[in-house]
Amino acid sequence: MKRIVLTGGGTAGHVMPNLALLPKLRQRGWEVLYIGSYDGMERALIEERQIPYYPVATGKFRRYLSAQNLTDPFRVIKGVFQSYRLLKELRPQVVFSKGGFVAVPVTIGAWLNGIPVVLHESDLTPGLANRLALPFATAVCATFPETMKYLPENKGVLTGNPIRPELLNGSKEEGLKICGFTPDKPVLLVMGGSLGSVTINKLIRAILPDLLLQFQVAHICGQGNVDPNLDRYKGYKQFSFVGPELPHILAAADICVSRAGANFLFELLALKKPHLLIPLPKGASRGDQILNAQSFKGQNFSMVLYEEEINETLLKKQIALLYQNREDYIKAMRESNLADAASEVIRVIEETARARSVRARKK
Ligand SMILES: CC(=O)N[C@H]1[C@@H](OP(=O)(O)OP(=O)(O)OC[C@H]2O[C@@H](n3ccc(=O)[nH]c3=O)[C@H](O)[C@@H]2O)O[C@H](CO)[C@@H](O)[C@@H]1O
Repeated sequence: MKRIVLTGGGTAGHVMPNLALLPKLRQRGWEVLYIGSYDGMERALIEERQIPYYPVATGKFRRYLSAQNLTDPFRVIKGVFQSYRLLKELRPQVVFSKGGFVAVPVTIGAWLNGIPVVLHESDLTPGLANRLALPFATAVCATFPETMKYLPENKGVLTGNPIRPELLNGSKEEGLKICGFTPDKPVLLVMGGSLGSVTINKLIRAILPDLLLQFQVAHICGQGNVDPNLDRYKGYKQFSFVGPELPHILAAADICVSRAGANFLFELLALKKPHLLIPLPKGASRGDQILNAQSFKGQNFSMVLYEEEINETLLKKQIALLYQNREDYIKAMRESNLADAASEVIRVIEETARARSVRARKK
């Protein structure tokens, strides 16, 4: 049996592409195991799919001062030992890492065992975890063509971003039913990333009565951010995180307002959903979402508003404009040629595993 260990976590953005690979990996005879953190979002997402899950310690690489910055390096070292021991026992032919903090100890643990690692970078510029893991990896799959210049020549492969196939099979009718909406008014979906965005939540809620004159609003606001006081608004439906209903809610959406996390961006593109992006600003991040958004805007797929320029009036205007010009955006997105990224990534994984077994036979 061919065996692969997947890793990646922290936020859903570092897990979803792994889930997108699952059906094809299984079809091709791979046994799939997962190493993640003890308490990251990946644990529930993987365990609810009955995939064997092995937790290890990891640390967060923060951009701000925190007492944990002193203890986290020790957690990463502990995670390296745990991963080393686990992978020695599990003996996969290859490890695939979607990035995020937990991917660092797992990648190093694999390297110490001589197991090849394939990394995947969703964003336009490589994240810190992937940059730390890069020397220990055999290949790095990139989503944006612009990313290739940040990767070593002998390791970078342009594959695109794998998308969960079920997202393409949503039912609009089912989505309207889940939200309690009617078919006679357009639906605006607001998505602040897998953790939600307090800034976007505040802005949308400030203009909610106006928005509801023209739209029904489905709002994914993040764990702990649902405000029950707002349930009184007819045509406004809040979610903290959406699981299996997401394909239907996306099918019901006419337009979206969203952060510019790479996975959701490529999902919007695959579904041809006109969207207005409000990227996470620099300071709160390394600015990767700004670059993701600029790349999409440059291809006429997206409208973009930056947090520094945003105010309620401008947001209202831009949403109305997006709806008005929606057909132009749909047309531009239809003309994009999206690769079958899952097949491309699996090709890289299998080539990497094969090269290793040839090397092992020669020894
Ligand atoms: C705060 C932070 O660190 N954000 C990063 C994180 O974003 P984040 O984790 O928000 O990632 P993305 O927006 O890229 O992807 C979110 C994923 O979660 C799914 N989803 C979301 C909400 C929901 O209710 N249900 C659901 O299934 C989406 O369909 C998508 O597949 O990873 C991205 C990809 O590396 C980066 O671009 C972001 O900068």
